[in-house]
Amino acid sequence: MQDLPNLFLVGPMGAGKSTIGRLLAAELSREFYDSDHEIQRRCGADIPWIFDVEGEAGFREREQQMIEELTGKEAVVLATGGGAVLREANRRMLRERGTVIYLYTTVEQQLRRTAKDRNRPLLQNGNPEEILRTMFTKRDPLYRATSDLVVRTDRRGPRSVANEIVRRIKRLVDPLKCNA
Ligand SMILES: Nc1ncnc2c1ncn2[C@@H]1O[C@H](COP(=O)(O)OP(=O)(O)OP(=O)(O)O)[C@@H](O)[C@H]1O
Ligand SMILES: O=C(O)C1=C[C@@H](O)[C@@H](O)[C@H](O)C1
Ligand SMILES: [Mg+2]
Repeated sequence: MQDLPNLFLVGPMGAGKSTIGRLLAAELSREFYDSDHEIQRRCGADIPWIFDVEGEAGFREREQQMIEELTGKEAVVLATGGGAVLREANRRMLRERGTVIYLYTTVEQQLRRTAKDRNRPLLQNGNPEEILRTMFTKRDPLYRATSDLVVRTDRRGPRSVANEIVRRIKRLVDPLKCNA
């Protein structure tokens, strides 16, 4: 799989982008990046702090700069933040610079997977279920419009999902090689 393109993971909070992305990169011997982690590392501050001090707008600026930098790399697996697809510029960079995989999950699973984690500021004010349902309505069409593949993560564990992605990516890449 030397000719494997960049793989970019999009999807909502708790879909498993960070967890599955790391496994996928290890499986394919690729470098792994996580835009949320990279933003936090560079700022020396966590996401709730950035939202408190700079607001969501400040975070989105940092996120766009990070997507620009990380999608410019080659042969990487990148886990994006759940809201990365909100900006047209991000959607364009993701689509143009790699193969985009939408990790789909249900709101019920998102609630279970994010319940104990305080690191997601957008879920801290209000009813998390309502917030996630509103986000789903707005963002699901954006994830779909940006992606080449949709993979469900609600019914199987991270390792099984990573294996499915490898199988499906090979199928996506091999026909191109046959036509070359
Ligand atoms: N397929 C899965 N099956 C069961 N648990 C999972 C699965 N994928 C992820 N999880 C668990 O759900 C939690 C959230 O996963 P993760 O942080 O990878 O989501 P994310 O998509 O990166 O979210 P965010 O957009 O907030 O960064 C973690 O505790 C992880 O272990
Ligand atoms: O869905 C979102 O808008 C977010 C998801 C996380 O990955 C972080 O990028 C941040 O908490 C915002
Ligand atoms: Mg993540």
